[in-house]
Amino acid sequence: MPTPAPTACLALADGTLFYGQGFGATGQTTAELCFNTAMSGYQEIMTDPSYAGQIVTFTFPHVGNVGVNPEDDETQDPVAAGMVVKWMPTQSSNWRAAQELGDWLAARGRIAIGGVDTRRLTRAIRQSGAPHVALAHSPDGNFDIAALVAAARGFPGLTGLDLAKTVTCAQSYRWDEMRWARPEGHQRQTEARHKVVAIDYGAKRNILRCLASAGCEVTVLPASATYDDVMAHDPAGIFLSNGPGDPAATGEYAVPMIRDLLDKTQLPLFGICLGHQMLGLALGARTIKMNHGHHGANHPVKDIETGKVEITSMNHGFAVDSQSLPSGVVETHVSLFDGSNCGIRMADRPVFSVQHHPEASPGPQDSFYLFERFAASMDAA
Ligand SMILES: NC(=O)CC[C@H](N)C(=O)O
Repeated sequence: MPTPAPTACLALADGTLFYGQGFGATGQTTAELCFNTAMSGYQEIMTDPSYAGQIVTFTFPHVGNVGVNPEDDETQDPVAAGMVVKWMPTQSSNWRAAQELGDWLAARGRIAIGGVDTRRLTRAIRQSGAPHVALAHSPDGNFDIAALVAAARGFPGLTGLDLAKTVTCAQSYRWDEMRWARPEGHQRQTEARHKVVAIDYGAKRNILRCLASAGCEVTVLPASATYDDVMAHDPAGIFLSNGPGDPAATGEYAVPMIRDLLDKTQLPLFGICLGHQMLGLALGARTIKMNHGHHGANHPVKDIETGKVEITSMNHGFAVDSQSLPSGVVETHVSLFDGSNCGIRMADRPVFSVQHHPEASPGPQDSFYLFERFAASMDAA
């Protein structure tokens, strides 16, 4: 079969070009490029607010074949800037499918490219780090390559970027919905026992469902919430969400607020991903940009205190530097892929956080116990 003429082009800042077939929206976008190795969950991945400013290369070749549905969104709209896949999506075939992936992306202004050698691209990302790229979809096949490469070079990068303010909620709201499936061996709490304030730096819905399922009455506040805003809800515990961008940049306003919570209260506090990184900063640690980060659904993480290994979902490009942890802060979890930090806690208080995603969306449910640990710390307080 003759290869169809390219209608999309991905340009890396070093001038490398990948041609393919465009789907989704037409036009051009710039971003940092990462790869995700999950074999399922493309809709959850594309709608994870932590992917703002990034285009995702899927290493799993068949993407799109179960379509999209109204239930699997982690937030209102796709937040990842675009997607790169090996095979063009075929017509969807799944009882839950309400729309084709391409139509869904087009309606939401997101560009995708299929027919790319994603193995070659992934190797390039592993070798040289997450590149800055420009992605163009032009149905007539006309590309201004020099302008595309210049656009990729002009992308400022994620370091120093506060993207939480672009994806956080505009106003506070109550969250009551529980997760649909109960992880094996865990009790579903039918009663909300603890008032929890969740700060939304780009929160995934399944995290809020997991908090509710662990017995929390959840009030979500915008990223800009002050200490007084939080305390006005008389919380029994505080949750710091995941989110996009550089933790140090978001931390310019979030970290002083978290520090106030640590200094002025003894409340239990739990953080995930960006929330983990900013708790680390508030406790006096440093964060670093990783070469190509961790993005997948099968990452082994060791709980140092129990010796148990959890298989986890991951999505981060920054990490807490474990060398920088001050005394009184204990490293609790570590990645078995590269030894990077995956969890911390205060030695003498119920304040803890993890880098991976215990809400498992998409992915394994091994780490759900952390939500129960948070609820138990409020029971004990
Ligand atoms: N999923 C997240 O919360 C990501 C945190 C941060 N933006 C990072 O890339 O490391």
